Amino acid sequence: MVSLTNLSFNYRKQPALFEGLNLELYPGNIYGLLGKNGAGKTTLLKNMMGLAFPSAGRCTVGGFDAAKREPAFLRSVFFLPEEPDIPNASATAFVNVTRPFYPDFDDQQFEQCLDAFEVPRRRVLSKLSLGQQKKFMISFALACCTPLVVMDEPTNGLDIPSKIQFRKVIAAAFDQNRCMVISTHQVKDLENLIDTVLVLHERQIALHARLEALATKVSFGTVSAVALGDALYYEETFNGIRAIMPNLAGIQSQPDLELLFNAVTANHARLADYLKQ
Ligand SMILES: Nc1ncnc2c1ncn2[C@@H]1O[C@H](COP(=O)(O)OP(=O)(O)OP(=O)(O)O)[C@@H](O)[C@H]1O
Repeated sequence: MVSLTNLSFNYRKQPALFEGLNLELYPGNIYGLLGKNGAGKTTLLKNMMGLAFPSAGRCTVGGFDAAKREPAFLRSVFFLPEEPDIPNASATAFVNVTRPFYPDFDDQQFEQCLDAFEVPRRRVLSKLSLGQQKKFMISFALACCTPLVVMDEPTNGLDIPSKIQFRKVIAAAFDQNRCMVISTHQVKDLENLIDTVLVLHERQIALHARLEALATKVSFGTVSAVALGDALYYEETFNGIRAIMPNLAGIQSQPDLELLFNAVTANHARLADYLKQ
């Protein structure tokens, strides 16, 4: 669905943010895009949306050249920026004006999502709290039922119960025809939600892994100091030593995204080499 071919990008008079990126994203997946502050996550999403233009290479979505922003492309994607523009209008007025752009808009899904998030219906959107505005826009984004949904830091500003609801509404709106890309540096928010992790680091996609496949290859857990010789990566924490180990027993463990992210961004060669095998 999303195809990046040799994509390079730099802002004017700035060094390259990405160089020669190649990436294919498919329907039926929820991708988590992780990266340190300033790694270029937002910029990469903007390239996918045709809001930033590659200095070399190409980005297509559903066969459309994103940079051309043709009407049929725009109908098939929804981009929720980190700080969406919130109009000084009622929810009803906003929906009435915007929904005609999205032919598959699903009223029932929209209502269910607003209910789940407990977003007030009758208030002017700009008068809602920041968290309520965000939840309104997440509900709208999902109800547009576009094949591609891209969300930049959607959980920023959400309280803890809303983060739990966020996972539920995404899971409810997801189907095999949709591709979702969620960018965040709040790694924990994506646990039990995404099926594929992408880590953008030092101008490259440093990791692109399905979590299920990853969990067959490596295990995540707390280990004793004795076992550290076999560890692919480890960190000492207050609760003991958390490690990524070769999964020799073939028992699947829940991937620890934070540990994985730290390992990848620390350029830990041992883990990278092991995953390449
Ligand atoms: N319009 C712009 N003009 C010039 N430089 C920019 C522009 N937008 C972003 N940058 C720079 O590009 C780099 C990547 O920014 P970007 O917002 O894509 O990173 P990010 O990974 O989303 O960061 P964060 O996690 O902090 O939101 C940063 O160094 C930023 O200062």
